[in-house]
Order: sequence, then structure tokens, then C-alpha cells
Amino acid sequence: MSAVPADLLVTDRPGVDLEAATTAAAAFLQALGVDTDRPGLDRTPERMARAYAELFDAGPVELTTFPNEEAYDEVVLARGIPFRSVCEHHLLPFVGVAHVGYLPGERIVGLSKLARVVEHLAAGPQVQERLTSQVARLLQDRLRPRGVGVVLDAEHLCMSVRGVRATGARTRTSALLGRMRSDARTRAEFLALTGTGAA
Ligand SMILES: Nc1nc2c(ncn2[C@@H]2O[C@H](COP(=O)(O)OP(=O)(O)OP(=O)(O)O)[C@@H](O)[C@H]2O)c(=O)[nH]1
Ligand SMILES: [Zn+2]
Repeated sequence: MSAVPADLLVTDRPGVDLEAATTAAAAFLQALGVDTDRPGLDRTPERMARAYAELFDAGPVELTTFPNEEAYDEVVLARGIPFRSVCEHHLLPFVGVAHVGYLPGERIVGLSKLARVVEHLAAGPQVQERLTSQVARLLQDRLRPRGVGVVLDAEHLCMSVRGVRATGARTRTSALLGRMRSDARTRAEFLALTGTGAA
């Protein structure tokens, strides 16, 4: 996906200007009446810049796959993958779990790669709906399984710590492709395995 070497520091990545981001963060805080010179806050603009550089860092993702030698043809599900992203409207985090499953075709995928795909696509400003669809589509395109199912369940800080302050409210989104969508039994099995079934 990305041509950037995996061992390159987040802040050394092409397109990341930490100094400019630090200056901008200081100006931003000052515009909000925050005294950035007082002890304790003097390095905060730099920390803000580094923190967002980290949250926006997608890193590479390589899907290691293996031949499906046993012709395994039931659902494979990685359940409860923790993830964090940033909502593109407020740049506040949304945090939750992803359930990512697929119905193997010719190949199976290294299980950790299901979590890595979520991590990769969660980097940068996102909306939960897009993130859900992108995870499903990437797996469909690269793995060519017979079906893919993705459920995301997250709390949006923009909705819980400010604004409407609906603390604890969670948002659930799903994307089902191929037989995971068209075959009622597979679909029901996937949703039951994720714990979001009987819907
Ligand atoms: N659909 C969707 N909406 C999101 C997501 N993350 C945040 N939002 C919403 O984006 C909307 C932005 O609405 P605006 O009215 O432009 O912003 P606002 O005045 O700050 O709205 P409030 O949050 O209601 O105070 C809000 O309703 C957020 O809850 C997401 O992942 N998906
Ligand atoms: Zn938001």
C-alpha cells in the first residue's frame, strides 16, 4: 500500500512537517486563550503535533496468505479487535472494537493481518461508516474470499465528552460482501459469532 519503509519514524515520514505542526498547534492554543509559556505547557504544542502525526500514520499493510489446503469453508472470525480512529469532523478519537470475518476461497489469511488492516485504515481522519466499508473492500480485493463481514462498535468522543454529551452511547456499523451478504445462513452465522446476531 504505502511505499514508506516500516521502520521510518512517524514524524520522519514524507508529508509530515513536525516543526510547522508544532508552530500551528501553539498558535491554535493561544487563539483559544491558553498560555503556552507556562511551565507544563511549554512542550505541549510539540506533543500535540507528535500525537496527531501518530494518529494519522497509516503504516504499511502486507497481507500474508496461505493456500487453503484443507478447503476450510466455514466462517473465520477475528472478534473484538480493539481499534482507535479520529472522526474527521472534530478530530476527536472514536474508540471501539472491530469484528472481522471472511469465508475462505482458495486462500486463507494470517489472522493478525485482519487486525492490521483495521489499524491501517483507521489512521487519519475517518468516519465509522467509511472505515467499515474500506476494511471489507480491502479484504475482498486482496484475498478474494467467498465473502467478508465487518462489524465495528465504537464510542465517539465528540459525542460523549462534548456536544450532546451522550456518554456511553455506542455506534455499530456493518459491511457484508459476497456470500456473507447474500446467503442467509452464512450471514446469520457471522452475526451470531460476532455477538451482534438475531438482527
Ligand atoms: N455519520 C457519522 N457522523 C459522525 C461520525 N463521527 C462524528 N460524526 C458526527 O458528525 C456530525 C457533525 O455535525 P455538525 O453539526 O457539523 O457539528 P457540531 O455542530 O459540532 O455537531 P454536534 O456534535 O451535534 O455538536 C455530528 O453529528 C457528529 O456526531 C462518524 O463516524 N459518522
Ligand atoms: Zn466528531
